[in-house]
This record gives sequence, structure tokens and C-alpha cells, in this order.
Amino acid sequence: SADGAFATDPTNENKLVRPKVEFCSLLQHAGATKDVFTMKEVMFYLGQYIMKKQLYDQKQQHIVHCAQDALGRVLGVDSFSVKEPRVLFSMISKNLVTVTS
Ligand SMILES: COc1nc(N(C)C)ncc1-n1nc2c(c1C(C)C)[C@H](c1ccc(C#N)cc1)N(c1cc(Cl)c[nH]c1=O)C2=O
Repeated sequence: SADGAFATDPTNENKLVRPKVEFCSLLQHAGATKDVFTMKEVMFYLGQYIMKKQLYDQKQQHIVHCAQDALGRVLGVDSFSVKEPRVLFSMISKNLVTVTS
């Protein structure tokens, strides 16, 4: 059914998710004050985290370097490009549990 498809689609920004423990504390560093989020909120807080810690490459600003940061441990990569949504969503989805309220 349509809503079933929505529930599993990681790019559906209204889908409710519960980040795993380490991921949740990373979002809290970025100002989050809860443990259930929409995907849109997850991307917002991660974005705030990246900009505040200036993890982006000064020259190629779509590249995020996170090898020396908790973000790298959580996503399981040393760097990534913000221009690869599919890669990004698959890394992030490994740290989330879908909330089927
Ligand atoms: C290094 O990045 C940037 N640097 C600059 N400078 C001037 C240096 N300006 C804009 C961005 N920027 N572009 C995009 C995003 C940002 C900031 C908010 C990180 C977000 C985004 C990307 C990755 C994560 C994660 N982990 C979370 C949000 N984003 C998104 C990508 C996807 Cl796939 C979904 N939603 C998004 O907001 C983009 O396209």
C-alpha cells in the first residue's frame, strides 16, 4: 500500500525515526532535545552539526570530512559528498529505527 511504501522510504522527510544511542547524542550536540524525529529534522540537525563544526572542505565545499569526528564513526566513513543523497540516506538509515506509531 502507498503508506507502507512511505514508511520504509528513507527519503520520505515526514517519516518518524528513532536514532540509535550514539547518533542521538550527536543530534543533541546540534541542539536536538528529543529522541523521535522526522527525517527532515534529522537532516536539519546533522546539517547544523556539520556547519557548526566546519567539517566541510574549504576548497570543495560539498565534501564533508568526518574521519576525526563522531560523525565519521556513526556514518562509518572518513568523508562523503552532500551531493550524493542515496549514499547519504543509506549511511544515515543504518543509525535509525523507523517508528511505526
Ligand atoms: C557541507 O554542506 C554545505 N556547505 C555549505 N557551505 C557554504 C560550506 N553550504 C551548504 C551545505 N549543505 N548542502 C546540503 C546540506 C548542507 C549543510 C546544511 C550541511 C544538507 C545536508 C548535507 C549532509 C547532511 C548530513 N549528514 C545533512 C544535511 N543537504 C541535504 C542533503 C540531503 Cl541528501 C538531504 N537534505 C539536505 O538538507 C545538502 O544538500
